[in-house]
Amino acid sequence: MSQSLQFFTPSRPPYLTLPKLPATSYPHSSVIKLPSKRHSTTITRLLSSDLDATSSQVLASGNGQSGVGGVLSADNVGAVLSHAPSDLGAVAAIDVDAVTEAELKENGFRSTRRTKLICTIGPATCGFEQLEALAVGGMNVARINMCHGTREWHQTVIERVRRLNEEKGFAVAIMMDTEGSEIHMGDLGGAASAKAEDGEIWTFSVRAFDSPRPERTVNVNYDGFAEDVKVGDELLVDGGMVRFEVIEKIGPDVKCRCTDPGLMLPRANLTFWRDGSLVRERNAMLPTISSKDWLDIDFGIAEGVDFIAISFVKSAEVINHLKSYIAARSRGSDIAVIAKIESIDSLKNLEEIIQASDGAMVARGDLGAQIPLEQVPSAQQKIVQLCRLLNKPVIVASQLLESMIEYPTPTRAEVADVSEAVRQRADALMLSGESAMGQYPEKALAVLRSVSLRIEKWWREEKCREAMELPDVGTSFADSISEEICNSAAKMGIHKDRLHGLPPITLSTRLSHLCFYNNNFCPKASEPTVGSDTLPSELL
Ligand SMILES: Nc1ncnc2c1ncn2[C@@H]1O[C@H](COP(=O)(O)OP(=O)(O)O)[C@@H](O)[C@H]1O
Ligand SMILES: C=C(OP(=O)(O)O)C(=O)O
Ligand SMILES: [K+]
Ligand SMILES: [Mg+2]
Repeated sequence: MSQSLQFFTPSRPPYLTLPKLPATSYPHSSVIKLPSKRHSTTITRLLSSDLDATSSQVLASGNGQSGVGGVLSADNVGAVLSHAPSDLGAVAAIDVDAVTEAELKENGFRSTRRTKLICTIGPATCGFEQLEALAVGGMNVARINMCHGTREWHQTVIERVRRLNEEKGFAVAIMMDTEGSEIHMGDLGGAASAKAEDGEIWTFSVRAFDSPRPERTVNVNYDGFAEDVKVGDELLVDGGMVRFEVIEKIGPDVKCRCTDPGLMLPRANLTFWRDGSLVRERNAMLPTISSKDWLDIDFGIAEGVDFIAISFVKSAEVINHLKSYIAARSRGSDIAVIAKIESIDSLKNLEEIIQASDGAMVARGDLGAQIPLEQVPSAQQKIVQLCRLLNKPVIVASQLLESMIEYPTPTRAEVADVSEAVRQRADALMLSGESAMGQYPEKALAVLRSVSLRIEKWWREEKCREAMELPDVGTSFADSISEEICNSAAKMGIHKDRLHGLPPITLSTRLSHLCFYNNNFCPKASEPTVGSDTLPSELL
């Protein structure tokens, strides 16, 4: 039921425990447990902040549509609170600090962030405490990139995230990103990077090397590499971060002269260009999902990841195939399939790919290596707009805060880039190297968070959504609306003893809204969970 997959708040059980948040933070989910400083009062929040009349319409994918269910505004929070039973009996009661309750009533949930934040997990962030710090900082989704690390390494990260959710009450989902069949360098024999200087001659070879790696030699993962390149071709590492010219071919080795010096990272992507055009004949023959990717997908299914992002999607066919595969392999599982838009072919077949997928990612890193850089912003705008129109969640990824890999503060241009993505109504923003191997992962996340909040506030204040054309939920989700309402009714039935004291009509509309918007980025955890994406209103 892809329509219900939105990049909003992770779905979570109706009763939640809020861990370790500062008393000024506004809780995010249905039932909240705040550290009680003074004597505490019990309240029930039956509604997620996502139901706030204004905030649910800000950046709604689906964001921005209020066609389903009722909404809760800051003004009627009090009314709902007043319905709350004073004794929740078997249900986990919520102790809310009196001051916080007053703040809640006053401010409602206007301070709740809508834009979801994804962090790629790597050596800089794979420890339990580091993951916890990211969760506290607002990470909604932990992304593991199967291009790097071993399955065991990724499994450890998944376990830690699950443990974080279970023990600390977070709701961090897991996204597994496939390696894909594109050409990339080897792992540099364990080195963190390799510096190529202007004019140096480097060997790119399909041979495997024993450790240590011979000097100025790089292994290439694609057997046809030496066959395909021609003397005079331009070889781009990581979309042009480093450039070489092919000067000689000797069997499996390709000798290249560095023309644009720079730092090469392990497993960096390689593209080659001839007469100003990307050479992609052979790439087009490679399967989107390689045999290694299928093994990784089996691993992801077994681990119960929430999202599988497919690299270098070329057509809707592969998405449909994968979705059938997942359905056959994991009965009842709702792993969402995200199409990464990062190649010329994916742009050509954009609409059918997005229609077939549960969401899309504007993977600007590789996209910028396949189309001229100056075309990336318009491609991003087009993809985000199309996703809005088709009601599919969309992630904007790569180099959002690239300078923060090394520096504790972003450039103004980076802040503008993040703002623009939020303004375009991307559902989610993704950190790559900034969180995987950078020096300031938490600071980078904080920047994404504060910039998102600022732009969302601007949307609300300017009421910009009115100017934005969004499809009518009633038409685009004609079937799923009734389905969601039925689901909600069923949930109401299940929880009716917990929800006593509230007018059913209010509940049904709110719960349907909750289902509609909140099913995404959710861990499978059955434990109470909570997002940490709230900030005191004075920071907004
Ligand atoms: N699991 C991992 N193990 C080691 N390094 C990683 C891992 N994940 C990411 N990285 C590092 O972070 C960088 C940025 O991550 P990402 O953007 O996901 O990969 P890539 O640059 O290959 O597209 C990678 O180039 C790599 O150096
Ligand atoms: C997100 C991307 O994919 P990856 O990091 O897997 O290359 C990208 O290319 O922008
Ligand atoms: K990848
Ligand atoms: Mg990519």
